[in-house]
Order: sequence, then C-alpha cells, then structure tokens
Amino acid sequence: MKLEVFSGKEGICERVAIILKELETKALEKSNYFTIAISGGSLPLLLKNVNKENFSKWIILLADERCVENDSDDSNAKLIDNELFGSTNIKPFRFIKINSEFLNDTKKVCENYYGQMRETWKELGLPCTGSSLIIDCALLGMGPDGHTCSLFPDHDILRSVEFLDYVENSPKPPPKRITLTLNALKMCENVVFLVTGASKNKVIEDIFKKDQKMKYPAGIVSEINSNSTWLLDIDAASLINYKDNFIK
Ligand SMILES: O=C(O)[C@H](O)[C@@H](O)[C@H](O)[C@H](O)COP(=O)(O)O
Repeated sequence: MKLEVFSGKEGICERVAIILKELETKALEKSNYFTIAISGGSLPLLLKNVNKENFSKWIILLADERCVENDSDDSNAKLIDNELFGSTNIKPFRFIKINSEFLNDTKKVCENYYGQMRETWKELGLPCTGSSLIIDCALLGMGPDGHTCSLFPDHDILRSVEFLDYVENSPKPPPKRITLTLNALKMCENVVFLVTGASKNKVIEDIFKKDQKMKYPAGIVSEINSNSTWLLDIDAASLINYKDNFIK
C-alpha cells in the first residue's frame, strides 16, 4: 500500500488528477473505456482538477449509494454529477445510477444496479472473472470510524459474498444503501483512498502505525487489494511519521 501526504487539499486535488490520467491512459490502451467507481462525502470536491478530455470514454459507477431519488441532496450521484460535470456539456460515456422506481425495496435497487452493471460489461466486452466485474479504479473516501463505501466496522455487510450488496440499517443515515462489497473491491485494478481531516487521524494511526488495518473496513480493503494508494492531508496524517511520504 502506497502512502502520499500533502500539506493541504490543493495538493491532493492535483495528485489525484495525475493518478486518474495515468490509470485512464493504461485502461484505454487495453479497452475503449475507463471504468471508475466513486464514493460520496467530501471526495467529489477533490476532483476539480480532473482532466475531462476523455470523459466520453469514462464509465462511472457509484462505489456506494444512498437509496434516495437521484435528484435528492442526499444522493451521491447528484453530488458527483455536480462536482465533475457542473454546468458543462461534457458527459461520461455512461454514469450508472440507481433506478428510483424500486426505492421501497432496497434489495431490488441493488439487484437492478448490479444488473445494469453486468449489462454494461457485457455490451462493451469489459473484463470480468465469474460474477466479479473488473473495475479499473475505485476512488474511495473513509469516515472517522474507518468505514469506506457503505462497509461499516463490525457490520454483517463485511461478510457478504456478493459483488454488490445492500444495507438497511446503516449506522450513518440514511439507513438504506447499496455498496460494492469487499469481494468487489478486492478485484479492482486499483484502489485510491482520499482522506482529509483530523477526525480520521486515529484510524490512520491504527492502519499505518499500529498495524491494525483489519479493524477497519478501509484498512481491510487496503490489505486485500494489491494495488492501493492513500492520499492524505497532514491533518489526517498527524499521528503517523510521514517524513518519507511527504510530497508537498
Ligand atoms: O454515503 C455516505 O454517507 C458517504 O459517502 C460516506 O460514506 C463518506 O464517503 C465517508 O463518511 C467519508 O466522508 P468525508 O469524505 O466527507 O469525510
């Protein structure tokens, strides 16, 4: 697991734009598309420097989504749409969102979302292994409790054997959500965590200094995926020794 620390959000914005350009280039050498799963929270606000030149080749997925209307202020899709595309005319090749027709049945929202993903992978000949669809990049946040996507510490969802699953009792509101599982995240070509703020420094200390990754879903993802990179600001990194990983 790679670690890079920045003095502020600006450095993270610049670095993530460079990383995504590199991953996009690599993906487009193999296929016509770049597949990326994106978290909600403050993460989409860090994507302002992302190069939009090849957006017509991007397939955007929700790393997790709250089961709300796509135009609700609680929707991760709305947040990502606003931050990446704003008022521009630029659009990705496809942005897979939940079907709000099923909002009264979380399981159906989940089945439908996975179905949309599978159809896209099949239609475009994207790589898969069994029931796992291979995603080029998962761009993930982490909460102060160490959750990532809607994978919460000590929650049953961590034992899911599905690729995509749902929770109806999320400790963080709103309670009903769908999420990529550990199985799915293990198979992603790359996982990039963007973590800012002092509220996360203890979890970062446990993951990077105390070797207690497995206590936290974000740490577990980093352990099981062989290609994870963490971009932190100095507030999140304040309890670890980051001298050799400080970028600017
Ligand atoms: O669906 C959610 O409730 C959010 O997406 C959540 O999972 C968020 O990504 C993390 O809590 C990190 O949030 P911040 O980046 O805002 O700290």
